[in-house]
Amino acid sequence: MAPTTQSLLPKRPPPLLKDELDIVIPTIRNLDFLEMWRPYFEPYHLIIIQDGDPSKTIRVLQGFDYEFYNRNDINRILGPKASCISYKDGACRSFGFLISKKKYIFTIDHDCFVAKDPTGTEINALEQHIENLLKPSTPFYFNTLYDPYRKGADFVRGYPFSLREGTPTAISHGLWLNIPHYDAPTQLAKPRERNTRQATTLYVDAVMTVPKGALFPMCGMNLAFDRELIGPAMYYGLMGEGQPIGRYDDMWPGWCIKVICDHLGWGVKTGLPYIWHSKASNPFSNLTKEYKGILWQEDMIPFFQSLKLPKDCNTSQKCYIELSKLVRARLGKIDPYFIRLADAMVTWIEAWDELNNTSGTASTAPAKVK
Ligand SMILES: O=c1ccn([C@@H]2O[C@H](COP(=O)(O)OP(=O)(O)O[C@H]3OC[C@H](O)[C@H](O)[C@H]3O)[C@@H](O)[C@H]2O)c(=O)[nH]1
Ligand SMILES: [Mn+2]
Repeated sequence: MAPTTQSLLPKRPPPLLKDELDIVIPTIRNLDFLEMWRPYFEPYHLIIIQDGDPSKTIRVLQGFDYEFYNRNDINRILGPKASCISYKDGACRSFGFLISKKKYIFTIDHDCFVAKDPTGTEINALEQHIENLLKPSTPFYFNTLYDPYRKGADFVRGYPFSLREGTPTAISHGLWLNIPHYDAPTQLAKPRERNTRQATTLYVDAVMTVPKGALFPMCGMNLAFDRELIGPAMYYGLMGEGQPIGRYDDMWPGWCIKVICDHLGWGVKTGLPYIWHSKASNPFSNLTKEYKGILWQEDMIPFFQSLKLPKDCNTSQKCYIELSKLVRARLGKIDPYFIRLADAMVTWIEAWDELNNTSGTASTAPAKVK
């Protein structure tokens, strides 16, 4: 039988990590935004976390393979441990990280769309995150040509060959066009500011490793990570209803994972890919949620900067439990909230180990912790 034209076409390679990556989406709205992502997300499995009133129906488009959880499901699955999963805050996405069985996670907000680069080409954010995660990081010595493993780049003169193998990448932190990830005071001061691709200075074509010893403000809306390495530390904390703080759901794990990655010798990358962040949330309601975070971060950040984890903490779980003790001892003085947060961190690890049949034995650090 004559070959059909279809069979003559070069076979498209299967999407990278198709069966090793879950896409976690927290939402209080219908997920129509998925239509724009269909070419990139359809081959992957989605984990959708409905926040807020579980009796409300959330529409998910046809053709996607997904599992769906609302608050009733979270309470049913976790029982009393559900107390560590936030309610009425994007932090509820932590449950998706917990319930997944895959090695990698990509998490995205419902108001993040496909962006275009300065040439007008659509950005496949998921593919770029996967590339970031599968290639090593360089936390111990800064490469001035940024990510040396990207096409068209390399290590510059003076970069020690003993470090050119790099280290495993735990986090890939993407950025945003249009609505930048500003706190409420900045949003109020610059209501019309947009990170526009026309001003190409704001589209920075770079991926870089956040150097060891440097903290960074991690944004949770366009983020991927190696769940086997750093999943136990990717807890978005106690936020939203019943809590004195909100919208620090990503800042908290950002600080926790960075001190743990530094300790265990893993890398955190930031930069490409960009997504198009379509909607600015209300700065006034944001201010009521995040003002304590703005105040407390002046103490939280020096706390994380001063941390030294014991050498025998050689897994993310062990580091995280040690961290919870330090949070209780040193941040508990600021506000009783941190005592509850320290308890919730322990509950989170208990839930993690229960649902993943681990007991702090997950991926250990490389032989020598630098
Ligand atoms: O009560 C809620 C509110 C929102 N969500 C879901 O979380 C995602 C983020 O919500 P939204 O886009 O409205 O807020 P942003 O201000 O843009 O959020 C970013 O900045 C604050 C936090 O750091 C947050 O993590 C960032 O994403 C979106 O998918 C909503 O559907 C929710 O689940 N519950
Ligand atoms: Mn948003």
